[in-house]
Amino acid sequence: MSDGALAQQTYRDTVAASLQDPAGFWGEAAGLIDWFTPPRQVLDDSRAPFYRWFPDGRLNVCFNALDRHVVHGRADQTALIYDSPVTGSRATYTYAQLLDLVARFAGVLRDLGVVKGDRVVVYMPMVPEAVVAMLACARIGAVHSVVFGGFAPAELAARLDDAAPKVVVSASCGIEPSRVVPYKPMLDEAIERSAHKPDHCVILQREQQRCEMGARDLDWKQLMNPDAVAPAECVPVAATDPLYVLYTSGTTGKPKGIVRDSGGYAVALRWSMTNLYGVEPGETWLCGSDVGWVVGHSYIVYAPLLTGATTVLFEGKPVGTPDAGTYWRLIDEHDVVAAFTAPTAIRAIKKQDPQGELVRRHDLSSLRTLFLAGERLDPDTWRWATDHLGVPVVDNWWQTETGWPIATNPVGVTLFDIKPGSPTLPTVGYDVQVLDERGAPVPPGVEGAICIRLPLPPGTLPTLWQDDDRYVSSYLSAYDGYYLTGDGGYLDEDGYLYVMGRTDDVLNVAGHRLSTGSLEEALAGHPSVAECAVIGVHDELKGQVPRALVVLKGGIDLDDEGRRRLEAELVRRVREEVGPVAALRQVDVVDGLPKTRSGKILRRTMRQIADGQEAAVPSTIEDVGVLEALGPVLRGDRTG
Ligand SMILES: CCC(=O)SCCNC(=O)CCNC(=O)[C@H](O)C(C)(C)COP(=O)(O)OP(=O)(O)OC[C@H]1O[C@@H](n2cnc3c(N)ncnc32)[C@H](O)[C@@H]1OP(=O)(O)O
Repeated sequence: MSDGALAQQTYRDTVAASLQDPAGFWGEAAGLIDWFTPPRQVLDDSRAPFYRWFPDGRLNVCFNALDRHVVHGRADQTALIYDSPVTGSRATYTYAQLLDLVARFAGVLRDLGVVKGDRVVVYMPMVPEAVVAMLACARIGAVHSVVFGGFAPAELAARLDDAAPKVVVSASCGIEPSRVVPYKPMLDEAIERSAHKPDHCVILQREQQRCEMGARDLDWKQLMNPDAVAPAECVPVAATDPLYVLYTSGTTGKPKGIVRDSGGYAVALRWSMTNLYGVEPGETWLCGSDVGWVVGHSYIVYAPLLTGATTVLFEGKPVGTPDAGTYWRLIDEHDVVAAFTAPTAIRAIKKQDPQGELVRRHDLSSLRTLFLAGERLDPDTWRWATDHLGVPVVDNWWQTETGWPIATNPVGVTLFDIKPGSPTLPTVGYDVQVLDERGAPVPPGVEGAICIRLPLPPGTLPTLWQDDDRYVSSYLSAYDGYYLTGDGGYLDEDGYLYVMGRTDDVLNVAGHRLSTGSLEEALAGHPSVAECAVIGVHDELKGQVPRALVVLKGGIDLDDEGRRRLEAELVRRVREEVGPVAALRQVDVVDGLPKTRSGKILRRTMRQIADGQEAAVPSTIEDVGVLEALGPVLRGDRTG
């Protein structure tokens, strides 16, 4: 057997062993983390399906991300590089400097009355202060909940009500390539709309646009004055205590608060950084996402810092800041060994630089691997990146719920043959099964529901924030003993996984997960709309974009001009209620929506027609004539 084949067999054996003896595998991996009280028990299954990892261990995640590196000789190593083409600024922070800032901001939070278990909402652009705020929460055992800046006040308000934070940390503005986005008025509006009111808002005043301060607002810079605040020490927490709550979209408008525990997450991320992403302490890593998404939590902030690596925090876009070569500049200038972004980013770059001329202007010799995740990696995008970068381009598949890859090519251990369209093999700890409607595993090559046999490995969600029932009904009730991913796909003869797309009504727009429910709620709130449906249709650049079909209330009869005006109004309404990331561009006023006899709207069937696929029309359809009448609108033969 060649060395490569041996390494591959060893990895497959390791995955099998991790499933047969999870406590053995993760008990050993726990040694990657410094504990105040090392765990004696690895897995508590006494309340299955609510599993708990390292139940009697005590640690502090911030200590593991910062203090221990300072203690062990990395004080002067760069921990974080802030590179912001949109403001024309750059800064570097050593581990000692980042620790100083985090300990001081932890002191600020403590002085504002935040104690272990309290929630702190972070609504910030891609600035170092966002990372400082997250780690400061971890330091004192507070639970952070970061809300992506591209969400509108109504979405932020829903999260404020659910998380009930004592403090909100925000900024005066964010900077998008074409405009300055005033965050503070959106925060004020969200607090106005929410039933829960935070005690304080800590605001980072940015020079690009300062904001008015209100009665509950405090200035970040004043609070951080070393004369005004004493640094806070790390508070030991139970491994099972929540580190953060991150909201994600389900099929309804109400977002789901994904809970992340402390110990399991720290162990899984530290393990993944070296074994799956191949990054060692001291190396530099770029993750081109946003701290508001799980990729940002796990692979901009926690995993690289837990590893003692250097992380690049990029405030810019893959194109337009200033051009489609910006990622290659980052890799070149900061000696990045591995980079991570979403396929949509590469599609945007490819569109502007099809021949890869900007790639060739940079020295990419430091780069070993490009990782892509967040949506399906189409083979054309994979091919372009592979051809132009000359390094392995690795698809990895995971979810907000899991926090780290369910399936990937484990380059830190060995590189398996890449099959375009597949994120390679299920990862250590994930017993991935493809099930048919009755819950039986299907043979290789046959599509079904992708499920994971319980228990899920450390680092994955133990439950939803204050909603065990919804955790069970959303994820565990479809198939007894399995977690339902919500994606469909298949395994091939070699065990490679192929993820074909959502089986529910969740949208994935440019790697942003959005709920049809929240868009529909925004549309339905318009006084002229009787009912509506949102479907996700294929888009060359964003992967998927939403399309809306609305039925007007009886008695409203609009001419062409009136319809166009209403459609534009509805587009604007979704932007204002959900946020610009929803990217709704097309609304069609139609006479009726196709439904089953029990009243379920046939979104999937409409999506298939809009995408030019063969449509599955259920036998339970109420009136097939409604669907036939919609055909030309969905196919684009006729709009409006
Ligand atoms: C593996 C587990 C996971 O799936 S975690 C999720 C992983 N997903 C990601 O990392 C997201 C990947 N996508 C991206 O980073 C962006 O879409 C990239 C590729 C950078 C393109 O960005 P952009 O050009 O802004 O397009 P977009 O579709 O994201 O944005 C649409 C409109 O929203 C706006 N927006 C975006 N971010 C913000 C923000 N932080 N604050 C305020 N506004 C924001 C954009 O400006 C854009 O607005 P407009 O419609 O052009 O006016």
